[in-house]
Amino acid sequence: MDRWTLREFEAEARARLEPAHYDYFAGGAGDEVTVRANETAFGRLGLLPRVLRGAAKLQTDVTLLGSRAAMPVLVAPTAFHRLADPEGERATARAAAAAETIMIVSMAATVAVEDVAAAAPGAELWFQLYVQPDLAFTEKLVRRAEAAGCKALVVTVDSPVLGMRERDLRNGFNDLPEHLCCENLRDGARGDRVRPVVMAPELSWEHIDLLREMTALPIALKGVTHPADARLAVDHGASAIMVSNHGGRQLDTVPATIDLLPEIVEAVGGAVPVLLDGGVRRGTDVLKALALGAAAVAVGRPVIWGLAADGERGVTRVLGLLRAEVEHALMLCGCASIHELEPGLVRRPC
Ligand SMILES: Cc1cc2nc3c(=O)[nH]c(=O)nc-3n(C[C@H](O)[C@H](O)[C@H](O)COP(=O)(O)O)c2cc1C
Ligand SMILES: CC(C)CC(=O)C(=O)O
Repeated sequence: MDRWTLREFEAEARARLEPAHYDYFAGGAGDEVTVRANETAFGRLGLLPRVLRGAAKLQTDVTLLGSRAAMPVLVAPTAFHRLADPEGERATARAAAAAETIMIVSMAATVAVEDVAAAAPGAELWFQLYVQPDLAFTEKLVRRAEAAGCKALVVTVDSPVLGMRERDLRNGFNDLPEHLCCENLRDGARGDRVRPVVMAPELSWEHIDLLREMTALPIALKGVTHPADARLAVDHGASAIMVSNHGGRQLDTVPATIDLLPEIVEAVGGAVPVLLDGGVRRGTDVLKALALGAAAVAVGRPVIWGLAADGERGVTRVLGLLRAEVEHALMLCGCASIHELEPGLVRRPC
């Protein structure tokens, strides 16, 4: 059975997943105001196409932090892929490689980053990091990511504590099943101990400075929503900024990322690329984000829905649908290249 929209994948994933696992993937913090806002804010923006511009041949590829992607849609870091499919992050990485896009591997992956890299030769991988209070262990993680061939570090800065996810509390979902663990957190002489993911309330700009000295990899800061922080990120040597409210899973009532984007882009003033995630479900959403100044976007839940519905094939289809929609919308906007997208194409309200 072919699926024609990302929404169909969610319905199928929901039918297949354990209800508590579906809730973990789908849910957010508090009243889930931000979860809903991310998607609906895109719908409120209109696209105002240009005509008669002869855009027969399209250019959709981007180079970000030295990695090339054939389309401006990346795979956002999401945890626990083996809850959705036995192959887990291996399947996701193969699909990302087939789509020629970048996968940001979560520190909380259920397949070790080395095994993700081995499963998908040629994949462009970046590694997402939650700075662990044990800085020596954090450094070990960075070294593993480097050795596995990851081309950038994506440091998540919106989680000094975990968001209050009421679905998970109600479902009693607070750990992985026995047969799964966060494989990147294996430690000890024989890798027989698995550390828990620790959120670090003490996380500060000093940690970013430390990381900057620890590695030559470019560092993207994920979870920046305030323009003042965007400026600080540049001052502290960030190579990219990801405007993200963690898909509405951390602080509820943070505005939709697409509404925050213009101010951040202005604050950064072109110093580094600005990426965005949260609520991207259509090619037109991608175009709106790029028109408002994002260099690329990333998708979180849609990838999980593809994986739960049909494993690697499902993720391939999700990424393929997005690519086709981006190309189609680009053509209808009269743009031959994603670099022609500019704020004048976006009107609010729709
Ligand atoms: C199930 C799930 C797990 C996630 N795990 C992580 C993670 O391990 N690290 C991280 O930085 N962000 C994580 N995120 C946030 C995503 O990277 C991303 O910001 C968010 O999913 C984007 O919104 P979208 O799902 O609407 O596309 C997770 C999101 C979801 C839905
Ligand atoms: C293991 C979790 C901390 C992963 C995460 O960031 C999330 O569930 O949003």
